[in-house]
Parts: sequence; C-alpha cells; structure tokens
Amino acid sequence: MIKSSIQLLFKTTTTTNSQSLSSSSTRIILRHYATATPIAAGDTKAKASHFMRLKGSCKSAGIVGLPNIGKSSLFNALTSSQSAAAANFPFCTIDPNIGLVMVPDERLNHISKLLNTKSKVETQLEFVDIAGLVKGASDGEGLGNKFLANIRQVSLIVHLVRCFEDGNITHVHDHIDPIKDIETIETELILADMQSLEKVLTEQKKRPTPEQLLRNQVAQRVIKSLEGGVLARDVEIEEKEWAAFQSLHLLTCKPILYTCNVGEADVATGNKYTEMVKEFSRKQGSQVDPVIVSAKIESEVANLESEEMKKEFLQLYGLTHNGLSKVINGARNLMGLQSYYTASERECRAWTIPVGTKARAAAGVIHSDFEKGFIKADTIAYQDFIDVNGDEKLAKEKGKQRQEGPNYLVQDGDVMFFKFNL
Ligand SMILES: Nc1ncnc2c1ncn2[C@@H]1O[C@H](COP(=O)(O)OP(=O)(O)OP(=O)(O)O)[C@@H](O)[C@H]1O
Ligand SMILES: [Mg+2]
Repeated sequence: MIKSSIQLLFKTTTTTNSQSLSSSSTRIILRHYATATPIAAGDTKAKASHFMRLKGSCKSAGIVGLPNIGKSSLFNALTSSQSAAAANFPFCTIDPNIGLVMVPDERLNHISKLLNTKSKVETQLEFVDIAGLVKGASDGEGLGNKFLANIRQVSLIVHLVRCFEDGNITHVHDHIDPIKDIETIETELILADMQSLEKVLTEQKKRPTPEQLLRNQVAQRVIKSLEGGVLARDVEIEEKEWAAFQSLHLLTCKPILYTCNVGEADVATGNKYTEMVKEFSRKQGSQVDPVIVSAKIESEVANLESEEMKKEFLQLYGLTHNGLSKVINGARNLMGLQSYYTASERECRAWTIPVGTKARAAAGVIHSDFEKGFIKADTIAYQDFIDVNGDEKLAKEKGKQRQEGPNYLVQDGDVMFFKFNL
C-alpha cells in the first residue's frame, strides 16, 4: 500500500506546474544558481523572472551591513560560486546578487543512507547580497534609497557585522566597533520606516475607507514606537490589525540573524567583538545567538573544485562548514520554515513549509493535485523513522505510523506518504 502511494506521488511530480523547483528541474536550477554564476548583477530581466518563479514558493534572506565587510564573500561561500564581485573597496556591490542555496540537512542524509536511495534532493533557500548601507542611507546617501528598497523585498535580514581586524581592509568608520556598526544600520532602517509611515499618513484620503482608517491608526502607533526606539517587530499588533500592519511593508519588522565575520583564527572560539554582538543581541531579545563565520576562508573554499580538496583546506584551518550551515538553517528557523520528507528507495526529498501548515496544504507543496484530492497522509515522526531503520512495515507494527487527515498540523521532520484521489 505504501509503495503504491509513493509511485502515485512521484508519477505526478514529473509534470508539476506549481513547483518549478521540484523533481528533475531542481538539479538544473541548483547547478545554475548554486555552483555557476547565479544571476549576473545588472541582469534585471533575469532577476524579474527569477522573482516571479519564486513568488509564493520561496522566501529570501538578504545579506545586509556596512560596505566592505564581507557580504559578497559570504554570498559566494553560500552559493559555492565566485559570482559576486568581492574586493577591498566600499560599494563594490551596487546591484543585488541573487542565488539559491542548498539547505544542509543531516536528517535527509540519514534517511537517505538508511534507504540507500538513488537520489537525494535538498530544499533550497534564496539569498540576496545587498549593497552596503551607510549613515544617511535613508536620505539617499550612497544610493541608500535604492539599497533600502532591495531590503524591503527580502523576508529576513542576515545582518553581517565585521568582527575581524585587518589593517589592509578598509573600514568606513576607520576602526572596528561592531555595536556602532549595527546601530548605524538599524538607525537607517528605523528612519526609512518613519519616512514611509509619514508618507502613508500624509496621503490620507478625505473620505477614508474603514481599511484605510485602520491602516492609519496602526501607522500612527508604529511611528510613536519607533520614535521611542521600539522596532516595528516589537510593537503589539492585534489580530484584526495584522493585514493593515503587513501592508505597511516595514523594514524593522523583519527578523534579524546577526552574523559575525571573523578571521580564520577566531572561527572556533569567537573573539571580543563576537562577544559584544552576542550581548547586544541578547539585550534585544533575539531568539537565536549570533552566528560566527569566516566569509573570506569559506569563499576561498567554495572556489576549490573537489569535495576532498575542500575538506583538506578546511582541516588545515581547523574549520568545518558549520558556520555556513548555521547561517542557512538559522535564517530558515527565524523565517518560521520547517521541513517534512518524502522517502523511498528511488528518491529522498526535503520539502519546505511554514510552521503551522496543515497536511492538505503541505501536500500541495508537492503538487496542487495532492492538495485537491487529499485523502490522508501516512506519517512517521523523524525519530521513529530512524528508530525502525526506515522500515515502514515495522513502524506500522509498532504503531509509529499514523494516518493523518487534512487538518493535521505537520511537525518538523515528519516523513510523509500522501494518498490522494482526483
Ligand atoms: N573574514 C575576513 N577576514 C579578512 N578579510 C575579509 C574577511 N571577509 C571579507 N574580507 C575581505 O574584505 C574585502 C571586502 O569583501 P566583500 O567585497 O565581500 O565585502 P562587501 O561587504 O560585499 O563590500 P561592498 O559593500 O563594497 O559590496 C575583500 O577584500 C575580502 O576578501
Ligand atoms: Mg559586495
């Protein structure tokens, strides 16, 4: 019974239209974005279609920070490419670089090993390398308004902070002070939000609709909070105000993952600067600790051809790829995304869904037919799947395979087999 449902599942995914990222096409996209040049900076036509394709199916994380602190180096490391120009002068990047990054997934590796699968397909996350912001960006300084607009399009900010000392690499403030750097960026985001909220309020109609009235009320409240130093994401919003709040597209309501860029000697231990960022992030009430990574080393590793060479190079510096994995998975977690798996001897695959997704909608991520004709989902929790060595029959005998209906709230790591009928 399980086998037939798997066959049913994969027969349909080959002609999927709702998921251009699925099935065999995934590999092509991955090769295109993850190992070769993602999209050349300035190629606006390609970018527009890229955003269209990803619309609704993928959220993106923007790498944000002061100029010349290693943003493009981090982007190159994440996308295993040298597609973004990285050089020792401020504003090397003007147009954003966009790339899809494979999400490292130990659970998927484990499932795939257990079943000895022919193919394994990770899920992806989009990263955008955005030009550096400087003081005055909200007033247009350093093309600031354009760069702020790029930040508006992403769902999460990976705030990269310079935590390395190197007299040869120019710092726009001439000395290393991670907290001052963070505050410079966040002040610009606050000022930009205040400007756009004031615009909303000055555009008030003579006879506003109830929706416009609500929007204005929310805008007024958020402005007051911002004036008091409270970011939009910390303003209390009632359920009925949520749509109005979202329509304001504020920069300071985006989740932030602080990421410390250190020299190779400090990757394992961190340094006094990373401690400062950690303290700052705790005081802000951040849900996760800052991530420590060496963008320079990781981007050099990404340039190497074989996995063997990469491993050797990393070992030479006593490093692992953990830094990148923490950036990718930290961003995903903060975006409220989780994975479920489909697993057979033919293919193991991770699928991304927002936390709180019900089984029917989760099935729709694979194909809209699964959602329309949903009958049930045979579900095994990840740990149970491992405990029975991937043996579904045994899982069933032990009562570890549940038959879940359309309203089941999918849990992170669930291994699922959808049954549907059209
Ligand atoms: N951890 C590090 N240690 C030493 N040098 C680094 C480190 N990370 C990046 N660099 C160097 O810093 C310089 C600037 O890097 P990069 O171009 O990636 O910065 P950027 O933030 O993208 O700059 P811009 O805002 O101008 O686009 C490069 O010479 C790069 O090699
Ligand atoms: Mg750059």
